[in-house]
Formats: sequence, structure tokens, C-alpha cells
Amino acid sequence: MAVYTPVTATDLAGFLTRYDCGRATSFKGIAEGVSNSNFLVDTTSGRYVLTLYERNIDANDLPWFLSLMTHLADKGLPVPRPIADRDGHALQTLNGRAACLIAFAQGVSIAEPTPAECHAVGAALGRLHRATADFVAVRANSLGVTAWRPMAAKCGAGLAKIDPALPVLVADALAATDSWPTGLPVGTIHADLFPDNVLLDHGDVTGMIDFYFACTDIRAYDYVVTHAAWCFSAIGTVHYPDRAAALAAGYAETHGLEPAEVAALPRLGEGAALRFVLTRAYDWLHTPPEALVTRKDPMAFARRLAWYARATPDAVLGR
Ligand SMILES: Nc1ncnc2c1ncn2[C@@H]1O[C@H](COP(=O)(O)OP(=O)(O)OP(=O)(O)O)[C@@H](O)[C@H]1O
Ligand SMILES: N[C@@H](CCO)C(=O)O
Repeated sequence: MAVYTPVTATDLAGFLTRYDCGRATSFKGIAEGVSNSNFLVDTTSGRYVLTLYERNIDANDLPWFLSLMTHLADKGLPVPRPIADRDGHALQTLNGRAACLIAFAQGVSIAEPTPAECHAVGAALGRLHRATADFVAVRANSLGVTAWRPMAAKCGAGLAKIDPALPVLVADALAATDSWPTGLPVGTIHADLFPDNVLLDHGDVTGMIDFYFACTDIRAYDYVVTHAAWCFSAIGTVHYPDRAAALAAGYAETHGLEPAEVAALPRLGEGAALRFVLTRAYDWLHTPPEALVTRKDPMAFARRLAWYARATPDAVLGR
């Protein structure tokens, strides 16, 4: 399910007249994704994704997201380009929603990555961090460390309903954020580079997508979000050192971590895991069981959280 706002063929034909990208030859809703409405659009000039931004995204942030994607595409990164209309505007309105036509990226997302794929993703993340060194616009992380206590409070007693162990785990992790690392390099980060947001083709990263949590925050936090997403079994019970070592080697090729960043990885990892526990727990408690979207299991990240709480920096690097 990810078509919340319907778009007819007539709506699309009218929309495409704003662009120099031909007329539609086929058009269908994309099932994957939960936040926005996405459509696959083939035209006489190429293939695109049409995204209609739904209510859970702040429209004021969209110019920042789209300009970041354009910046990265300009630098040759595998980031699909937001298409500008004849007047140079990428951000549009369609059927009452903010909307954008975006280049289609080839490739598929991988559920169970190999070390080689982790290496490719590490290298792509490093390229992203390099390429944003001159992206000066700032967006605060609305799901960063200062947001976690209010998010936990919103889940309240619901945490115990998800799992009796969750309230203590969350309370301990929140207490640990009192010594959240300071003074580490900050930059523009993706902040959600999960396997479903990376498209791969024959082992190459062909698309980094879904920049709608991107923000300005600690760069090594982005590294450890990616580690949390790529280097564990889906349910979080097993950490794979070979994937972690490959991710680290790929990142070292294109960017690398400073000693202070390495030292902070376990604490940053606890924070990263906590962020996904809390957003998943909130969604778990507020998504009706009859909703068509599949709720993501908070406990898969609670297990990762417990792992980071005991981990050494070397363990995070797969050593
Ligand atoms: N530019 C693109 N090129 C190719 N496929 C894309 C592109 N953008 C999105 N997709 C496809 O559409 C699906 C949904 O996109 P996306 O993950 O951005 O959805 P969302 O609803 O915005 O986000 P989420 O589900 O993470 O909240 C992706 O899984 C991918 O298959
Ligand atoms: N990637 C996130 C969803 C976006 O916040 C998760 O798997 O929980």
C-alpha cells in the first residue's frame, strides 16, 4: 500500500505538460513504501517516479530535501534527480498534495545483504558524506537525540504492551544519552540508509533513495544507522562481523572515521537503535491492526540496542 492520493491518467497528462519529458505511455501505483504516494511513470522520453507527499512530511522541509538530492545527483552520486519543470521548479502541487517527478533509478533492494553489498553501501555512504561537504544548508534532525525522551513519553505505558522488557531497555538507553558524544564532525546525513532505501544492480549501488529523514547531524551517527540496518539479521538476534568489516572497509575507501568517531560508535549505535525502537513503537501503537500497512517490529531494534550497549568500537567495525 502506498497510494493514498489517487491520480488519474487525465491528471497525469495535465501534470506532464509542465515538463519537457514527453507524454505518458504507462502509469501505475507502486506498492512499496508507507509514507508517500508513489507512481511509476513511463513517458516517450524515459521512466520516472511521481511522488505525492502525504501529511506526515513537513512541506516546509521539501525544498531542502529536493535541493540535497539535486546536489548529490549533480555530483554524480547514484541519487535520482528531482526533475525541474520548464520554469526550473522541481517542487509541484498535484491533487492537493506537494509533488515531485523524480528520475527512475535501476536496481533492486536487497533483504539479506552479502558482505560485498555492505562494502558497496559503505563506499556509497562515504561518497555521500564527501559530496555534502559543500552543501551548506542546514536541517535539524527532528528525530535526533533531543526528540527521544518526548517520543518515549508519547509511547508511555504502550511500551510494556509491546514487550514487558521494553520500558527498562528504553529508560536505560535514554539515561545513556546523558553522555551523548559532543564535538564529533557534523554534516549532512541520510539518517535512514536501510536496505529498502538502496537499489543495487550486479553489486553496484545504483540508487540511494528516500532522503526524507536527511538532516544535519553527527556524521558517524549516519555510519552507525547504516551499520544497524545492514549488519544484523532482520530480527536483530545475530550481528554479522563479516558484513560489519565490509561496511567499514567500503566507508574507509571513500571517507573514513576519525579515532574519536570510532570510540563513539557503541554509544551512537545505542542512540540509532533507540530512534528506530521509538518510531516503530509509536507506529505499532498507533496503526490500527486493520490498516493495510505492515507494522515494523520495534523489538528487532530493541535487540540491536542491547547489542550496542555491550559492544566495543572494534565489534561495531567487525574486528
Ligand atoms: N527514484 C526511484 N527509482 C526507482 N524506484 C524508486 C524510486 N523512488 C522510489 N522507488 C520505489 O518506490 C518504493 C517506495 O519509495 P520510498 O521508500 O521512497 O517510499 P516512501 O513511502 O516515501 O518511504 P517509506 O516507506 O520508507 O516511508 C521504493 O521501495 C522503490 O521500490
Ligand atoms: N527505516 C525505518 C523507517 C523509517 O523511519 C525503519 O525500518 O524503522
